[in-house]
Amino acid sequence: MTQPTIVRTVAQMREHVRAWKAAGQRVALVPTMGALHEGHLTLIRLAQENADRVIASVFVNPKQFAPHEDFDAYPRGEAVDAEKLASVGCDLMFAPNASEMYAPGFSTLITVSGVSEPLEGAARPQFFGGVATVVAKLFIQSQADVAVFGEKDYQQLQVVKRMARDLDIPIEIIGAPTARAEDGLALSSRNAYLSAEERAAAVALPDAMKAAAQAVAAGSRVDEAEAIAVEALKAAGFRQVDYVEVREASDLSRLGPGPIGEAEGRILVAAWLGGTRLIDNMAVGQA
Ligand SMILES: Nc1ncnc2c1ncn2[C@@H]1O[C@H](COP(=O)(O)OP(=O)(O)OP(=O)(O)O)[C@@H](O)[C@H]1O
Ligand SMILES: CC(C)(CO)[C@@H](O)C(=O)[O-]
Ligand code: BAL
Repeated sequence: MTQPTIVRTVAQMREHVRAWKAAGQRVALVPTMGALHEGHLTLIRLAQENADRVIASVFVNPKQFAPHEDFDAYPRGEAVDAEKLASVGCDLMFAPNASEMYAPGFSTLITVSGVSEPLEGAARPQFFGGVATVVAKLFIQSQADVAVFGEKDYQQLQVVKRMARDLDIPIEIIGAPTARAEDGLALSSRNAYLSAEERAAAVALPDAMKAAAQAVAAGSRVDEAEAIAVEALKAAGFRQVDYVEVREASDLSRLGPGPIGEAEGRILVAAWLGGTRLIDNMAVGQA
C-alpha cells in the first residue's frame, strides 16, 4: 500500500501539480477536515474516476467555526487519515497548518449571497463565509481541474458551485451521493460525538426525511410534510430542530406551502441530538 505524500506548504503542493500537469495529467482535489470515514473515501474514488491524480486536503478551518462551536473538540487524527488515504491510492495529502493558510494580517472574506443565506447560513452565520474563503484558496492553491464535494453538505455544494462560477475559477465541481450506514444514517465525522443510545436514535433523521419525501410524492402539502418530519424527530428524542425545509433543489429558493407540483425539491434538515448537531438532505418530488 503506497502512502500518500504528505505536504504542508502551498509551494510543495504546486511542485507536484506542476509535474503532473507537465505530463498531461488531470488533477482532482477533495477538500476535507479530516477524521476521514467511508464517505470521504467515496469522494476520493469518484475523484480518481475523473482525474489522473488526486489531492485530499485535510484542514480544520478555524474561519468556518463560530467561537461557541466545536473547533477545539473536532476529531483529528492525521496518521489514521493518511492510512485511509493510502488504502484508496490517493496521491497527495495537503495538510497545512493555520499559519500557512492564513498569514498574519489575512483580511479577505468571500461572501456568496442568496444561496448561502437560508438554512445553514441562518443557523451558522459565520459558516459559509469561512467555507467559501478557504475553498477558493484551496482551488487557487492547488490549480486542480476538478473538485469533488459530498451531497451530505448539500447547501455547501451549491455555494461552492456558485462561488467558482462567479469568480471564474476554472474548475469543474462534482457532487457525490451521500454515503450512509446500513440503517440509513449519513456518515459524518461528527457522528463520533454520539453516545450508543444517541446513535440508535439518530436513525430517526433519515427516516423522518423519507416519511416527508413520501408524503410530498403522494401529493401532500409541503408544509404538512415538513411538520411530519419535525414531529418524528421530536418523538425520537431530538432536543432541537434548527430547520426542516423542502426547497427548490438547485438554488434553494422557497417552494410554496402547497403540493410540490413539477418542482424538483430537496428536503434539508438540521437537528440536535444531545450536544451533537446532525444535518442531512434528500431529493423530493412528485411521484
Ligand atoms: N456521508 C458522506 N457522503 C458523501 N460525502 C460526504 C459524507 N460525509 C462528508 N462528506 C463530504 O466530505 C467532504 C469533507 O467533509 P467533512 O470533512 O466536513 O466531513 P463530515 O463527515 O461532513 O464532517 P462533519 O461531521 O464536520 O459534517 C465534504 O464535501 C462533505 O460533504
Ligand atoms: C469544504 C470544507 C473542507 C471547507 O473547510 C469543509 O466545509 C467540509 O469538510 O465540508
Ligand atoms: N461538513 C461541513 C463542515 C462543518 O460543518 O464545519
